[in-house]
Amino acid sequence: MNMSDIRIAVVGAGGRMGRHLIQAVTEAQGLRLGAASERPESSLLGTDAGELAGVGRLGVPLVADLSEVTRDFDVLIDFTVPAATMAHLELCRAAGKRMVIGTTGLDEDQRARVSAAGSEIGIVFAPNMSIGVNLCLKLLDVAARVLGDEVDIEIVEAHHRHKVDAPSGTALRMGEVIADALGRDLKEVAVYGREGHTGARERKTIGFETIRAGDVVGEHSVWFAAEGERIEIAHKASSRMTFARGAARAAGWIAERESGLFDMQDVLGLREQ
Ligand SMILES: NC(=O)C1=CN([C@@H]2O[C@H](COP(=O)(O)OP(=O)(O)OC[C@H]3O[C@@H](n4cnc5c(N)ncnc54)[C@H](OP(=O)(O)O)[C@@H]3O)[C@@H](O)[C@H]2O)C=CC1
Ligand SMILES: O=C(O)C1=N[C@H](C(=O)O)C[C@H](O)C1
Repeated sequence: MNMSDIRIAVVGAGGRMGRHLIQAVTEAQGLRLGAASERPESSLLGTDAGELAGVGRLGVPLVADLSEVTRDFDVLIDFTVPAATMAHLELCRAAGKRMVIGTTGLDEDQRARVSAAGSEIGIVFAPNMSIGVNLCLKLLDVAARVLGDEVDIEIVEAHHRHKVDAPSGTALRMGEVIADALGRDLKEVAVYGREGHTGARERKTIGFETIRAGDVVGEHSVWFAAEGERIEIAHKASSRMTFARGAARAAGWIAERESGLFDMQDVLGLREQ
């Protein structure tokens, strides 16, 4: 272990992403796990985070109260639930710690609070930390600008049966990118899961379809459909390590910035490409 490594706290350490994040932090050069937390009611409190994640003992036990271990980390990685993310945001603001937030399903007010906190601390906030999905966001921007109003646009996403928010944060971000490229307001043009006598499709709408089934890690497909041809831009994640490695990269990146709100386009240098 190198004592100059950036120290990371993983919250929701016992969750599907939490365990992968511990592994990714342990494998990343220049990072080490400094703290890990779970809910106060969790049966995992006191368990060694490394043993929980299957990477061997790290000497970092899961705690319920993160405020007791703020001296042990520089950057906090949060893939939990919106209410917990808001509590962690307040803690990081008060303690001057940077954050990487992957939690999805935040409402407008919660997103505004994350934005505001960016004036005080460095935050990377992105609904999907995979390189592939972030490349897809660039491709979607290009496709929307080229195909414009000549196509029908539909976003189809599939996730595991345990996912609690819909559409996925990634699908919504894809919709925002496309709407921005076409000068549309997503709030006005989004159509979520059709049913009944819907009438014919209106060209400028952007449709969202959600599948929840089995153990699907995360799949997104965007259709640009015209008369006679259809373009699909699709991404399929087959391992949560793709998100976890992206989050570890974001943690190393944000550690070098005092404040500001960023996303994975910034981390990957895709913003101006
Ligand atoms: N940005 C990205 O790249 C990705 C984002 N996500 C998002 O990450 C989030 C988590 O997903 P996933 O790991 O599958 O979900 P899980 O339910 O498996 O994990 C969430 C974890 O957070 C814990 N938790 C809840 N409240 C608190 C709290 N107050 N303090 C500490 N821990 C808490 C839960 O504990 P308990 O189980 O006891 O309730 C659980 O261990 C979702 O919003 C998902 O959409 C997921 C993958 C990629
Ligand atoms: O809950 C998940 O699992 C995932 N959530 C993210 C989202 O809502 O977009 C990202 C990924 O697809 C997995």
